[in-house]
Amino acid sequence: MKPIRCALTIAGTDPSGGAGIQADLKTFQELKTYGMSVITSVVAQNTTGVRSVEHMPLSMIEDQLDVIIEDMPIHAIKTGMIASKPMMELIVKKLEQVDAPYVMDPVMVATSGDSLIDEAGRNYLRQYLLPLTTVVTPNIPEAEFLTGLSITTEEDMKGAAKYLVQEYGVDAALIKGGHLKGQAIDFLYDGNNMHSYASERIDTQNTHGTGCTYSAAIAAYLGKGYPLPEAVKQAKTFVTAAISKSFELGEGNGPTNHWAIRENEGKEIIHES
Ligand SMILES: Nc1ncnc2c1ncn2[C@@H]1O[C@H](COP(=O)(O)OP(=O)(O)OP(=O)(O)O)[C@@H](O)[C@H]1O
Ligand SMILES: Cc1ncc(CO)c(N)n1
Repeated sequence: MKPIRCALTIAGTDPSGGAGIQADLKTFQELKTYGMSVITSVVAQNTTGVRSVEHMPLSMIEDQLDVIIEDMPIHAIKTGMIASKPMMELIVKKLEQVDAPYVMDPVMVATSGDSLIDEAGRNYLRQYLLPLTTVVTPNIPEAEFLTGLSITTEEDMKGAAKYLVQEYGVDAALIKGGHLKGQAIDFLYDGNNMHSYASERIDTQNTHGTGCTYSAAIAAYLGKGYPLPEAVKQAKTFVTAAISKSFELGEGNGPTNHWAIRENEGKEIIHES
């Protein structure tokens, strides 16, 4: 048997199961990675939106991180919703104790449009958390905030990916094109090469948690030792399959289907260049 690979998500929750910690753990499990989690905020949300949020006390977040760091191997980390600057300061301190690839999904708003992070947190994330990442995975509005650039075309997406690497010192930036029209294309810039990953746009409103699932899948593949461009390719295949077989559940944006990849085993469903 291959040695087990352990992935950690640090994020908020989604009781309806489509996004946040719940989506991350489902993704880790589906990709045969041992999943671990640290909860930053409990978010009462479903497919239609966010009702209320309760942030974990800093001491509780610290204890959750410490029990994992002291006792468990960590082969990859992803962060999702980190709601405030003090939480980020703590996480920066703890990340220094871990030697593992770090995928940052710079979560700012839910698919429903509800804000998940305060103003001071956004600024701190850009200045202090970004430079620690192996890869940051903004969607277009997040990339616009992080770079201050306007992004309306594929050329703009490539420019933003380069800007994040060159100006903020991230190892690599993956700009996701889910919010543009046309094919669903993402660009990865790793400091040397620009890679693109494209799939057909799937005609669905069921995209709740797509970003969480994607970044968790990238972390899982990095934890297994895949080089970054290959980890992104595999993760894009996973999230595309999950969107293509997404569930008509709830009144709003339904969740993706983490089992779907099993039906697509071995099929080429994305185009890479
Ligand atoms: N309708 C779609 N059809 C195919 N792929 C899509 C579609 N919508 C998004 N994607 C892909 O899903 C992945 C996640 O991108 P997206 O831009 O939706 O992330 P996000 O906005 O961070 O997600 P979230 O809704 O969780 O905040 C990307 O690879 C994107 O290209
Ligand atoms: C907790 C959480 N993280 C991220 C997202 C973005 O989809 C969400 N809706 N909820």
